[in-house]
Amino acid sequence: MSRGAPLFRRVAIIGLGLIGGSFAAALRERGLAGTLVAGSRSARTLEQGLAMGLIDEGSQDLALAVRGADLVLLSTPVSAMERSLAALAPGLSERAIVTDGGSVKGSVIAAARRTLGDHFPRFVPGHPIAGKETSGVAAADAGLYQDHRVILTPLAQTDPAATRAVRELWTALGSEVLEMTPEHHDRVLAETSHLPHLLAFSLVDTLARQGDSTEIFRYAAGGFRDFTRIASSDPVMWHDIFQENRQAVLDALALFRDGIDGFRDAIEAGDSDALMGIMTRANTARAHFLALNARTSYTRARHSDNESSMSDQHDPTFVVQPGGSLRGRARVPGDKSISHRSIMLGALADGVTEVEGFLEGEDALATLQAFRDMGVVIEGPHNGKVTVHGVGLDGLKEPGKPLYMGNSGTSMRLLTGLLAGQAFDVTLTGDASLSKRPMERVAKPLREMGASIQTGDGGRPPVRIRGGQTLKGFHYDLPMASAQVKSALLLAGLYAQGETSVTEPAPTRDHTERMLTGFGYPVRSEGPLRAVTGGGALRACHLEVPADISSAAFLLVGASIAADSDVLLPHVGINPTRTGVIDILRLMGADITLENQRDSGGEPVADLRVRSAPLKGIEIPAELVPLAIDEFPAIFVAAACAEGDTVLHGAEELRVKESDRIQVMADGLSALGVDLEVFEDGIRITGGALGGAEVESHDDHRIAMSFAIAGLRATAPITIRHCATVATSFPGFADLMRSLGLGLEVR
Ligand SMILES: O=C(O)C1=C[C@@H](OP(=O)(O)O)[C@@H](O)[C@H](O)C1
Ligand SMILES: C=C(OP(=O)(O)O)C(=O)O
Repeated sequence: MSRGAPLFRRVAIIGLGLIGGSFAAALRERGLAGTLVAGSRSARTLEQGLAMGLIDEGSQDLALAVRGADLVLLSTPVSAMERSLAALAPGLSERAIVTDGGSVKGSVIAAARRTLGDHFPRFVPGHPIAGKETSGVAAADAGLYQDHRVILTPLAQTDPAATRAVRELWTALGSEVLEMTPEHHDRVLAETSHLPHLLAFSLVDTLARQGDSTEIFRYAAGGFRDFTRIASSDPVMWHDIFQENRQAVLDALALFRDGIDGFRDAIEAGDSDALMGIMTRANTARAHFLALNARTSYTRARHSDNESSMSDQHDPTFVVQPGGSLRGRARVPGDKSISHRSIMLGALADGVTEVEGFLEGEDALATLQAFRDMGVVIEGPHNGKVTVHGVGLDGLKEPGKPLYMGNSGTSMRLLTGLLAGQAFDVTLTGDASLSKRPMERVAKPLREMGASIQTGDGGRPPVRIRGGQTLKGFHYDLPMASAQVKSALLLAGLYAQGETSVTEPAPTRDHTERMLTGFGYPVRSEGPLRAVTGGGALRACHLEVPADISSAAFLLVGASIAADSDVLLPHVGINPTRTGVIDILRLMGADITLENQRDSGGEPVADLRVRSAPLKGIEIPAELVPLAIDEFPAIFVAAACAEGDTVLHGAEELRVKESDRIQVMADGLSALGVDLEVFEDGIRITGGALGGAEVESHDDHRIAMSFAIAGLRATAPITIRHCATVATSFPGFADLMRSLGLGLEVR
């Protein structure tokens, strides 16, 4: 453990139990305090602290204990805090900062206000969320705060310098420090900590009071042990918490009662849909929660919305060793565009839709979760299999909260259309990257249909949709080639009076049209026009999602540029509105063959075989741009490895993807030493040697993966920062690439 310079000369700890004792142990271990003093009513505790070497001095007189201290931590049970504060206040020196470790903030702040007088602004309320079921100074643990969160709840009158100093100290102890209001803290903790403890205590007590409790406990299985572990916690401490946070605990309990009543009713009525609904929602909610703790991209981004200090220490960095080749067979994950639509149309259909090959990536999961939040029962995904219990076109329910779309533009834009004609209000939010993307492109034409939609600053998320509007079919000439805008309008058209039609300036992916047809909903096609008439119905069906050509693109480019490569990619979707990448790479000289072409549930698929080939620069034909729109970051890497110039125009849409893909790729490629020129609507890239460098993904999955494959032709390692978002479209990317031969390390 590194020892720093002491942050405080003299630290007084009032109450030397698990929290105070561990604080002393951690300060000691890291050399963060000059002298450590404890104040406690118990002489025995002080002796123990001295014997364990946790403290240098101890006093039963709290005013004496804090004398000369520049930091005081109050870590008694919350009910004793007012008494302790009153006793220590006379001993405080003017500059002393006082903080606490209480699990309830409202009542502790009130006590501090009553007892500290003029010193109150130097009180920084805090709560290290690091308790465990053991207690007392004997349980002191120097590592207790490492990688745990500490919540500070400073008030308007709290001295910002004091808050900063306390924050700095907890950070030095290895904690992640968050700030929120005391009210917010008390409500959140009532729901996430106080309620579960209450339930654990109550369950054990209820069963223990039954006739022959030894019988029950003898047969109690792991579930009982897991659920009730926290009933071993200190009753005195929890007694205090339930009393001090009375109202918030009662509110949380009322919420829980509603939930458990619903569960009970479902069992009583034999309502299997309702039962599956509760449990599948809980399953995913827990998966999200675990991801949150592991800080995957979903949560990293989620946090960037509402917490100022989210650390990114868990957002992986890719380090790619230069050179190598790719060889073998690899099934890439399911198509993202089709996966989104399988949930949307499955939910709106009558009957049960089975989906196979579903992409278990965060973008598609965000769509799935949104429909669960709107009352749709969805089982899975288990190994790519999802079962959607359709509720019919008018069966969605108002979600109790904003729908969170994560990093996914497709989810937000298509849902804006789909939800414009519902009876209820709904708000759509997204992560930091999605929150920068334009939403007026769907909101504006939907308003022309009669929808009431509000976007945030600059036409960006959040998107607020007012329900209960009557939509009227209309015709719209799309100003840009966008499958998302087209799809949003067609989905709104399902709810509109009469016909809704769109024409596109160039063909874009047609999965919505194909899948509507597969669900038995007629789509009229005439040249570039696509139209639906409202008031029909969708019939559930069986869907098989092919492997995503946009993910396969990284392997098509990787195996083309790396010497001695030969890769087979089975069952890849080759819908002609998606194969621009194959056409472009072939024009550049790539050796890609389509084997075993067949139809899979309305979508053409093939096994793609790609072998290394010398590439040459080309002018990318304009009509291929919308057909390869997501593959350009990878294509730019191919261009950087080709002989001569590759020139792209007409691709301004790249600037409004998860990042500005023209600029971000240009920055990264320049860092690798590539000669290029950026245009407003494209780029010129001159092929040549690639060096090594550290590049930034800008939370864009396709940027991260593109620079990973660039490593195959680099002369030195490439380090790519912020790669967690790779999981949005290509979970398992690193393992799969390694299995084929890429020297990719995830740090
Ligand atoms: O409809 C879809 O599934 C998509 C359409 C495209 O977006 P635009 O419509 O914005 O071009 C594409 O970039 C995105 O990854 C998926
Ligand atoms: C642009 C993309 O997705 P979306 O718009 O759904 O975020 C993409 O996957 O490259």
